[in-house]
Amino acid sequence: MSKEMEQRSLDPEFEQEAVPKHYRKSLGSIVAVWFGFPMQLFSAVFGGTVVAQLGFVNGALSMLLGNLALFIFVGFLSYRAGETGLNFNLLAKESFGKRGYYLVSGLLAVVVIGWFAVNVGLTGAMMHNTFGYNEILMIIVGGLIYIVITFLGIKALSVLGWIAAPLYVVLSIVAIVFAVKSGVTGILEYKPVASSAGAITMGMVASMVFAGFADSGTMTADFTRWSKNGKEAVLASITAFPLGNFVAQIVGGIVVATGVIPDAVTNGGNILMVLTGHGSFLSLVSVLFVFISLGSVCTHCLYNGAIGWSHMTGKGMRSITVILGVIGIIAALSGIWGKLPEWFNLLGILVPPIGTIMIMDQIIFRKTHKSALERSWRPLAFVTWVIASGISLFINFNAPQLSVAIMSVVATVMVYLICKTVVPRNASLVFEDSDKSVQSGDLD
Ligand SMILES: O=c1cc[nH]c(=O)[nH]1
Repeated sequence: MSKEMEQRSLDPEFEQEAVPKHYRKSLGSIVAVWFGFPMQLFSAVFGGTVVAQLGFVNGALSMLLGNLALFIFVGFLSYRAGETGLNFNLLAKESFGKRGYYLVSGLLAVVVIGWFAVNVGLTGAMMHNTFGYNEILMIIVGGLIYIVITFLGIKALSVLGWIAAPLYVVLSIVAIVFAVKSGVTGILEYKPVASSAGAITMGMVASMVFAGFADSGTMTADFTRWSKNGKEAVLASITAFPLGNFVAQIVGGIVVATGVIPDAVTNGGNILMVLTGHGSFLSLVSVLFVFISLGSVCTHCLYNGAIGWSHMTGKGMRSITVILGVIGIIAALSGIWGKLPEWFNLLGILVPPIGTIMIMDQIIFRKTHKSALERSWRPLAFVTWVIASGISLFINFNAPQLSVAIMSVVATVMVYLICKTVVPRNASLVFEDSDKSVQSGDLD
């Protein structure tokens, strides 16, 4: 489908330019887009494994910490998007340069398709393990449904959010009621499973929470550029971090703390295990829940990826959606979702510096920041990214008990400040812009 045909038949998605003011959407629409995104089954599973390993209070506190860090990070980036109407790629150009941004956008646009594949795979696995359906068939059916929804654009993501988030809340309440009825009630006193003692720390959990959404969180502009202004963009992102993500995780934690989940360290807070076996109506709703909840994640990831690749290639977002969606389904069939822990590591190290550099440039040093739009690449951004990632890598291997992803943000801020203020502007550095628009030695 040509770009012109796409635009004639469906709403424009503004892959190459800012969303004009008269196309901006109500606060409610953008809340639905962000609130529903982290409310996914995997968040509950994750929350349950954390509580099983740290106990309820420590587990809840560490997840809250990670979500508060996400709130600050995503909040800043959302504000900028709501103010400008620019998508992630356009904002990345301002910090990384008109060629340099390819590296940043390319990396994130690949990782989000990884997330898409992971969650399509999870759809098949959950449908197979919980309800006995054919896993391969479920991956293909789920993947195709998610492609169709993403194809329809931001409006469809908003509608899906309005269904996904309330359904998650209602089913979570039902699951907690069932769990409390058949399990123990001393939830706050729940202690870690003995065999897992010392396996993870609170800092590691906060890092995993942050890293778990660092990718789409960095790309928040693709969603919040549709907000009417910066303030509404921030309000919409707050419904996801800390609210939606924490609620989704703690539900799994509560269910585990009632003691009803066998082998909680492995199964985590899989609320489907509690919801099944209570009649055919609830089973049917649970089947729909798998597709709606994981569909919400998948469509958001595919949307991020499609906007990114569309911007980079100049092709229409909808044709790219189909291509990336098919690639994602093939990756899901290959079993990629089993590689989830490796994803977390990579994301926690390489991704947080990207958004942090953009925040430093475009929010904190806004008055003195020279947009890199006219330049091929911007040395300050790349030098900061490389050094900060190196520091995070070092922490990851030598002090993993610390919160690697959050330390990565801290390292980025420090390296950025040193490069910007301490390195003399005329020092004979080798960082020379290929456009010659920047003098040799000018790092910024
Ligand atoms: O869990 C997820 C899913 C999509 N994108 C993320 O950054 N995290």
